[in-house]
Amino acid sequence: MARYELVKRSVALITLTNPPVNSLSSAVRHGIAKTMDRALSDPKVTAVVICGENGRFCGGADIREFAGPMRGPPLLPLLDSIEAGEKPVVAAIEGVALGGGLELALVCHYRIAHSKARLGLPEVTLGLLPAAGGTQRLPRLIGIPAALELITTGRHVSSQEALKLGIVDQVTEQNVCEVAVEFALRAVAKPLSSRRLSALTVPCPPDLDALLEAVTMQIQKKARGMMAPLACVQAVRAAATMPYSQGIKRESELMATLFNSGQARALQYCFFAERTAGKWTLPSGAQWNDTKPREIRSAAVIGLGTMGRGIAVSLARVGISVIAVESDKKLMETGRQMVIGMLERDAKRRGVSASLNLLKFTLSLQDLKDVDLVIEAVFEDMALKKRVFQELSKLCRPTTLLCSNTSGLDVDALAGVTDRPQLVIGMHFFSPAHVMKLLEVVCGPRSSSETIATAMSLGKRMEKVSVAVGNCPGFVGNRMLKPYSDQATFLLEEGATPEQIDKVLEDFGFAMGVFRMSDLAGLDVGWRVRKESGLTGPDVDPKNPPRRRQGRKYCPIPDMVCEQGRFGQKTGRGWYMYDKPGGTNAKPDPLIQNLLETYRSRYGIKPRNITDQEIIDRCLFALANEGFRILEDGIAARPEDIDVIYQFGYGFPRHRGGPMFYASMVGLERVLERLEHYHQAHPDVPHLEPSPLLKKLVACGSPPIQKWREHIKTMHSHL
Ligand SMILES: CC/C=C/CC(=O)SCCNC(=O)CCNC(=O)[C@H](O)C(C)(C)COP(=O)(O)OP(=O)(O)OC[C@H]1O[C@@H](n2cnc3c(N)ncnc32)[C@H](O)[C@@H]1OP(=O)(O)O
Repeated sequence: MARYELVKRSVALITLTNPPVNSLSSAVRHGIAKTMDRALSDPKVTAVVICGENGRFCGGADIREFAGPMRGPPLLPLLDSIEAGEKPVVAAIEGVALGGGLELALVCHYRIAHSKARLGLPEVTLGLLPAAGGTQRLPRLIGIPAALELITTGRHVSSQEALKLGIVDQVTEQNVCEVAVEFALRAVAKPLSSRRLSALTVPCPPDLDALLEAVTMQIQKKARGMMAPLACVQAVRAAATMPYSQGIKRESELMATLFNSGQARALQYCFFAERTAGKWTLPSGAQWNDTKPREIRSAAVIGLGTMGRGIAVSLARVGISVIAVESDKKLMETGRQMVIGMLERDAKRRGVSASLNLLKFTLSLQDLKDVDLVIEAVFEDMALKKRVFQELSKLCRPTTLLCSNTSGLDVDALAGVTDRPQLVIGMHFFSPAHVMKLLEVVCGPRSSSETIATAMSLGKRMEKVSVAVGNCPGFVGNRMLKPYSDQATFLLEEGATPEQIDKVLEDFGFAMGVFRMSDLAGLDVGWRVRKESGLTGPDVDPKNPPRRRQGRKYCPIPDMVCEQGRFGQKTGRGWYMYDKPGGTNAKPDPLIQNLLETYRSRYGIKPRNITDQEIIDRCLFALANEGFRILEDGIAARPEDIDVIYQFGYGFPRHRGGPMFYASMVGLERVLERLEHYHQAHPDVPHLEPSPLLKKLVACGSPPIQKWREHIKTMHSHL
């Protein structure tokens, strides 16, 4: 796990060998301890270079080991002993030096980085802090403000920025090991005391308290209840105010609290869930690692509304040429200006030049004859989409992939009107598509494995987190949203207010409560869907809208809000009021309060006090319950996929893991008991009836989430 070689007759070259990222597993720590001892005790060796195999220095501690008991040599004393050694040690950083990997580099007396390397302390993103001396050494090296920023955000820096900050001593474009060996030879005669970071005093800003307070306030605003960033601030405060020996103790204490927290478990689960999500498998046996995607060089986007524009930008910025189609000249011109502006701003932010030459705008579908792939992003209307697909089928090369950005319509029905159903697939982007990371790849029953592989790989290239899901109304994300938002509106009937519910959900950690989110998305969208499905329409008595429809409980309040022309932010009024149409500053609206009171008295509902816990339980358990149904229906392959969709598409707090992980943390028995309780109270709400899979898992002793799949195996897969 650590290879030892003697090079240039006097330099010990220690190579970490734990693919793919040379993480510091117990075997690697053991290997480092052994090889360092050998180097320090061999009189022939005058200096040491540490590097990593396969172009990666070290990706940090082995995160998989966090779940089990600690084995092998602990990292902190091992690192302290490297720093204390009497022979110069040089870190040769290629690829990445992250977390424990950077902490290892910080105890080396010198650091040489390759120009393409990235460095950082991302522990905070795993619910932890850099507890192998990172919070104490980095401030001593680069000062409190810069260290605070890196440690509390977990941001990776380029080697050029690392050089500017003083984290590395040299950046090279050449073979970093060779450069480090030469460097080490030159360092042999030099004193090491000033190179031992733990012995340095921290350069302390005069306004330390004010700085720490400002950072704490900033974090409290942004972190939505995450503990780790605040613990990082405390650890850095210790570096600034205590000697190293005490600071390191404080670092360990803070780490101990974080390490055993549910938040750390959730964030580490998210790390692996995100990586697992791309690994799709079909019932046929085809899967992500044995199906070659097609290469996509050119694409078309049909429709230059909000979604189409974002998709065009996401394609062009990764080097794919895009033909954007609109049906009307004025709309096309507006779309063109918006797309160009977005692409220019995006390029400026990334420090690259905007790839405007890759864009073409047209009014004619005829121009799409030769593209590799088309993404349809027209209005959410099945008849219109079918017409577009029929036409594409006639016009495009027989090998062109036809994709729809529908947010919930039947992808197979679209495939059915084409001459190539195997090349039809859903690519459900989230708004704004050039910002949101999530892509649901909706596999129809006839989508070929090559088509799925191509859509997944295109998503990855577009820097999206892509999740393969099955085809059903609303797919995964929007299907689950219905029971969640239904509970919120039922709670309004019973006595809650939009602002109360939103506050509880936002305090839980959601980026936005359900009502603020609806205002942002536009209330008319759901209203149109309800009209199309016959739930509401001209036949409904506006004075006395029924509260039971299609055999189940129905809350007419959202329709009543829409009937007043309140469509959310875009109209300046929705569940909240805004300063102006398009405004974003939501304020409680007395008119909504009035509407709710009138409604309750009309139906003789006595409002009651609703606790925060009831809001959380009803909204989130209804959400997870639908997730269990999605798993048993085979629409999502794993609970991890659902959780990734909710984090990246719906603002579910990452430190809670996602709806399915949250359910597992609360305890499946409790989720089942609460759902049974609420279903008894509301027997006409089918979404509250516990799903068979939930019952089955509880009956099997509530296995950990990673084992749920074994209980779903026998059920039908739509993937
Ligand atoms: C007391 C000591 C405490 C120390 C604290 C720490 O060090 S915590 C760990 C800090 N390090 C990190 O957070 C880095 C995590 N890794 C990454 O950010 C990325 O993986 C990467 C290193 C930038 C590489 O990215 P890339 O896109 O090239 O690859 P993947 O992300 O797909 O990873 C490849 C596989 O490697 C697994 N993996 C990555 N890092 C770790 C790790 N630190 N421990 C364990 N496993 C790791 C990853 O899960 C992938 O596995 P697959 O099975 O192939 O999915």
